[in-house]
Amino acid sequence: MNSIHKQSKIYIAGHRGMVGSAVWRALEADGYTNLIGKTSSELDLRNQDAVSEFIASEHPNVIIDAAARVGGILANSEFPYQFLMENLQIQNNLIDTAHKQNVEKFIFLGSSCIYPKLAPQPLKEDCLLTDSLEPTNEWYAIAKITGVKACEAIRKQYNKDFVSLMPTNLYGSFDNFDLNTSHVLPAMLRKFHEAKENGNTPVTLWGSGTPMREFLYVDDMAQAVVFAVNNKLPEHLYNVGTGTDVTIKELAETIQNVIGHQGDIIWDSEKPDGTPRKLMDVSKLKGAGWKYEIELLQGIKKTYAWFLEHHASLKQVKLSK
Ligand SMILES: NC(=O)C1=CN([C@@H]2O[C@H](COP(=O)(O)OP(=O)(O)OC[C@H]3O[C@@H](n4cnc5c(N)ncnc54)[C@H](OP(=O)(O)O)[C@@H]3O)[C@@H](O)[C@H]2O)C=CC1
Ligand SMILES: C[C@H]1O[C@H](OP(=O)(O)OP(=O)(O)OC[C@H]2O[C@@H](n3cnc4c(=O)[nH]c(N)nc43)[C@H](O)[C@@H]2O)[C@@H](O)[C@@H](O)C1=O
Repeated sequence: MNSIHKQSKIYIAGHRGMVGSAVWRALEADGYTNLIGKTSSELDLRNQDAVSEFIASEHPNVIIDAAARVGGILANSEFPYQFLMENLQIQNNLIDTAHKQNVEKFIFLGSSCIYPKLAPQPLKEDCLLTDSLEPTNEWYAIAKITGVKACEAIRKQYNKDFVSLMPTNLYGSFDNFDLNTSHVLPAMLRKFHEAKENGNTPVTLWGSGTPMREFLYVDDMAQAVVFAVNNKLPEHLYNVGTGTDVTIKELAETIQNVIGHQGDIIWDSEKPDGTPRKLMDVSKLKGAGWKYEIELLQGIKKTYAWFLEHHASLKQVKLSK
């Protein structure tokens, strides 16, 4: 039985990020009254002692791990060590502390890139570790696989409610719009917007445009987390996505239309394509009772509206070696 109730104390690690902030809003809207969070400057989750002290002083009933070193294809390939090591440090500290201090529920967020590059589509949870990973993000993927396995091991050995959710590519309010480190969707919104403002100049996009990606609006992802808080899920690993995908070229044309840009699109073949396709099989979480609501076009319009309101003060994610 699920031991969590509306007054349970819930610590959202990464509560200022795109996903963490959406989870905070969704839990509040669902009636949860005792949410806590710390910024990375208040609590560096790479520091094991600091994490242990914080959890000992707060005694949360639930930890949601939405803190990570996150970035798009270029950031992942240029900073392999940070994507591997920082993510291992953050998640190991949170998972091990949660286990040792008897936190009742732990929700780990991974990513669809944990699955093999050429796994059969749509990707089922049980194709994990059946083949090689996509090279542009294998470092990040290895960290995330380790997190999934750590939660699975704790669940198996100690029968605890530690569960992993694997989101597909996410987008929405509070996304990262920095053109070097962002994912494709926010990058396209910014590029087409700025090109339109500059008199419909050409927009340069990366790769060939042929890879396929699935996109989930962040508020739908947050509802999946609320679902995992509200229910004791019977298995350790669940994919979270829409179950449909588009080519990067189709995404570009949709965003170009939403923004009303009328210039050319140039494809920069020097930039990587990444994995050809990573469509999620989401039947397990759907079967348990969760489903997405926001279609891609609607989500793009919402995100563009958010961008227009906030782009003067957007966060700039800088990575240093
Ligand atoms: N964005 C996407 O497309 C996808 C994301 N995910 C997963 O979802 C989760 C959230 O991602 P998203 O919201 O997009 O990422 P963001 O970059 O928006 O947020 C990440 C958060 O992690 C926190 N953080 C990073 N390093 C540290 C640290 N050393 N100590 C404390 N906090 C730290 C940051 O805190 P602060 O702001 O205080 O610095 C930030 O709030 C991640 O696990 C990611 O892997 C999975 C699939 C796709
Ligand atoms: C969520 C997921 O995100 C990452 O994987 P990815 O899906 O390959 O990342 P992406 O969103 O950055 O790119 C998707 C596609 O889009 C193309 N593309 C075109 N033009 C731009 C462009 O302007 N910017 C970016 N970033 N990509 C572009 C790009 O070449 C690629 O073909 C993982 O590293 C990993 O972190 C992970 O789990």
